[in-house]
Amino acid sequence: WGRLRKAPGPVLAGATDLWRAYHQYNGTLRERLLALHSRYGPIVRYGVRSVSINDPEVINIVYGSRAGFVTADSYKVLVGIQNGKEVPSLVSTADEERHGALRRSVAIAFTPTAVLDYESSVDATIEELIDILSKKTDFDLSSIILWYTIDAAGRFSFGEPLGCLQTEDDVGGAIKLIRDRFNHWGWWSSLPQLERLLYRNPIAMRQKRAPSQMATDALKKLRSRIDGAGDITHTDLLQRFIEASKDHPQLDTAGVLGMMMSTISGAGDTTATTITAVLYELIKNPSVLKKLQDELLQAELPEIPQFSQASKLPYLNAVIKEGMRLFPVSNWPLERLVPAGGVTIAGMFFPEKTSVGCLPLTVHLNAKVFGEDAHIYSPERWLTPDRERLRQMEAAHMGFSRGRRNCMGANIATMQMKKVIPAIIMKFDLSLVDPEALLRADFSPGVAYLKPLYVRSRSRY
Ligand code: HEM
Repeated sequence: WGRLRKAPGPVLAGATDLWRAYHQYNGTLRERLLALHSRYGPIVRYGVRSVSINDPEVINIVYGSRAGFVTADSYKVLVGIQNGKEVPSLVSTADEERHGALRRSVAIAFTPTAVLDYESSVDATIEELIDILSKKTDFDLSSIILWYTIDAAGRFSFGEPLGCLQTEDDVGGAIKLIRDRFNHWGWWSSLPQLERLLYRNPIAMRQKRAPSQMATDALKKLRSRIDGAGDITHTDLLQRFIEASKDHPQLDTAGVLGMMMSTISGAGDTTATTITAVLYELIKNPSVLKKLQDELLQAELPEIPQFSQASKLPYLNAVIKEGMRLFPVSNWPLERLVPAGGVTIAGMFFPEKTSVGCLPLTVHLNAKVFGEDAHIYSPERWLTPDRERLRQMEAAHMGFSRGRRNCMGANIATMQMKKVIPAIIMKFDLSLVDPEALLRADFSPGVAYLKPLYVRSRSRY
């Protein structure tokens, strides 16, 4: 990998992956890459064969639909182990053909039309959330929103909340289980060979026999639906997956179960972090909040807005998009391997099997695309009449990733955010208990987990 010498970056990072391992473990890679890009420009080498690129050109080349770039080895440490065997999920499978077939088989469950079927599940969870918030004055917003997103995910995935909101706790340890996996991904993704040696040797594999409690519960629900023991009028993801499995043999019981686990894991912290980040920005920017409240008032929305109403509100859309721009959930570049023949990106040639990718935050702060005020929260930028500028900003937004492996749940997440954020700010005035409090997070796992954010709430009516 001496061939990557031309790519600037810390000397140690080019010599050993322990440099990136250290920063990933400590959750500082995100910050370090930001600093390194402002020092070295669009290309930064942060591992022996890993390069971060913040030129928007990288998006089309690397993540474009027909790109031929496959996920890097860092995804391998996310492959689950069940009954002594490795069971790759949608996210962790390196087999592009299997990935494409699996995605196509369940795509029908994630279309903008299908999403409307899950709206009542989201409504029921927002109702519970509003009820609980009405009884509180000072509380940790990060935890409550996470319990809300996990319960909402339970409802739209298999028709039942996990009960986190009601108990204000991690019922059955589901959140811990999901977080353990994302932590493992973060801690080991820079050293996949060592991870294999430690966790996937024959002895370790034999010990990992039992499926997790969450997988066992999901399997029970799946069996009861297939046996017809459960009510068959469900409008949730599980029902959609079961229907899809009739036409797609590869979506067998294990496939449906894997998709259930992927969606619940993918829906919790991601959505919670984004919602809380947007609410934080609204608290910190009273003029933005006022403008949004005016828009909501004018739209004469009910207490829980219908998605069909909320999706027509341009300022709400801009508020969320801008929140995702400044606080994307990914903590390290979305790594892909360069295919045979190599590739030239941002003026530099990268040989086959170089791991290239972009850390969404470094692209989102690119001043050439988002302007000199790129570090400032300003939803107005998305309302520019300059169509070309808007097109460039849209094309550089990586909040849901891009291309063949972009977020499958983006439509569900968007529907949810466009309902719950207005519902909260129409009903409550929120302020920070400590006016100087920053939005802090653990950036070491696969998804940024927010640390407690204490807010004070007062009912508006
Ligand atoms: C605001 C909320 C969300 C954000 C910011 C988000 C972000 C992302 C990102 C960045 C990825 C790519 C990860 C990678 O390649 O390393 C991803 C993948 C994925 N997301 Fe989301 N996500 C959100 C909500 C959801 C929800 C609600 C669901 C399910 C209902 C979901 C399901 C998935 C799945 C299944 C994948 C894997 C897709 C694949 O590999 O083909 N996400 N998400």
